[in-house]
Amino acid sequence: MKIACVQMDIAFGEPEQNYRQVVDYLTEAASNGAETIVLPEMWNTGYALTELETLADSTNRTVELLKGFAKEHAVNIVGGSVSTKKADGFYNTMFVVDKTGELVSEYDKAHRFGLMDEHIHLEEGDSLGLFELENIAFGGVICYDIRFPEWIRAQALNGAKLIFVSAEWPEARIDHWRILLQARAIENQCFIVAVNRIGSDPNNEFGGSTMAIAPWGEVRLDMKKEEGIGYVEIDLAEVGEVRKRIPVFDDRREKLYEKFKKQIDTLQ
Ligand SMILES: O=C(O)CCC(=O)C(=O)O
Repeated sequence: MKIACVQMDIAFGEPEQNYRQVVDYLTEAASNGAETIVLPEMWNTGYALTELETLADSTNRTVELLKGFAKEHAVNIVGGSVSTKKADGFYNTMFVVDKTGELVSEYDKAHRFGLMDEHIHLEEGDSLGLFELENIAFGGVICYDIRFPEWIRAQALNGAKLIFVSAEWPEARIDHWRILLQARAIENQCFIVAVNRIGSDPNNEFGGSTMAIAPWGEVRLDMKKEEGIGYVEIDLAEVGEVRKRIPVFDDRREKLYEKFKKQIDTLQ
């Protein structure tokens, strides 16, 4: 699977400019033979959270764009995330479409990031973010979600062999980004393809470092601060090979973990 990672700058509070830019990137990636294209987090508005009433996608615009493009060019699109307005509030939503143009996942970011005021402006999602592309299970999470190993584990336990991450991760903690992603790949013995934005907004400078990490932990793509598209070829058979070499999933002791959890509860 040839994957294209779009490490772009995002114009703060300027959806029109961002939609144009995304179409240009999708076109470039598709013309370079990408089978799956991955976008960063909140690419329609950036973190203009106080302006979501007027700026968030309330019209299905993103889904229609991604579905139309995917079908025309026969590519899968992990649509990063966009700010959306739904019946009960605003969300940070990842849409995934397959190469036939079908919407296969709509995942609302599960863990809201307080340092960037998400808990004030956004609702939290409660679906797992699993989806299938050509009968293979994948996972998708958004930014802060990677700090919750149990959340990524839940996707891996449900069959995801590759987990996509879309982010607006600040430069100030980019060492956390790198280490957490590598740890999530090694502990779950799966691929992680993680796309972060570059550039800055009024509050943060963002760290890029879009990466693809193999199940043994090697970094196969590292875009550092480079703007544009990074490509990586992935063979999912590697997952099985690594899980055979060290059978972590067979060696898990679910019942023991449950018992230990209860002991902790008793102490509290
Ligand atoms: O966890 C972090 O340090 C960054 C998270 C973040 O920027 C986000 O979830 O938008």
